[in-house]
Amino acid sequence: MEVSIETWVKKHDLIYIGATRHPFIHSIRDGSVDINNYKRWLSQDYLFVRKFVPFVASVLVKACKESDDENDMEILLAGMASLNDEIDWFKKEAAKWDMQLTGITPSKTNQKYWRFLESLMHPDVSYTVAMVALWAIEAVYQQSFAHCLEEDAKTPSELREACERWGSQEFAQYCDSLKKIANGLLAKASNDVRGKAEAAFVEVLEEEIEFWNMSEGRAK
Ligand SMILES: Cc1ncc(CNC=O)c(N)n1
Repeated sequence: MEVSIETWVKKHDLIYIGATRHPFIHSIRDGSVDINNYKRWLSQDYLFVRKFVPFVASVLVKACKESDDENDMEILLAGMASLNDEIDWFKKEAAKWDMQLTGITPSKTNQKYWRFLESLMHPDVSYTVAMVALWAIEAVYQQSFAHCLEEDAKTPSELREACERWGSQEFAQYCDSLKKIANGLLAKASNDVRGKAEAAFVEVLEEEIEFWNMSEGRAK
């Protein structure tokens, strides 16, 4: 059987749904969200993104060394550019809510996620494994926030901008480009690399669920 990301999404559907349809996302979508949870998510996610940038840079470095498709660099570079805008957006959004982004203490959950990102940045981790992880990290946000923008969603207007960052068509296309690259790499990968990529995919989903739990105040 041909291995692809789609087969893993089906195989691990419960955990995939756990990450992309989390109660925190439901609470945004139905308008019942506790704004303190949103603020906790915002400040912790700002810290996360500051660690995510070097991870994406490491995937770009792997692409330069291991990719035989020139286009990969452009896609990853565009991803980096949008992270530049994203960091600005976090600062603007924090100001809107009268929040300080300096001196925030990273949660235990965040620190655990960072350690996982750091492990993926190691030069011994293959481009395939890193690309699958990158796709999964982005896809969880895309699927989650797009859900909050559906026609019947009651997302509070002051949270729509956040949802549009990751729920937009443009971001969906970026995720799709990452998925195509990942599937192409998996098609050529050894069984060993495929196994590692699947494990990384599952670990991303677990880390994302914990991140939502932490945002809801259900984890440290
Ligand atoms: C915890 C987490 N996962 C994925 C994303 C989306 N990627 C970049 O913004 C994010 N911001 N935070």
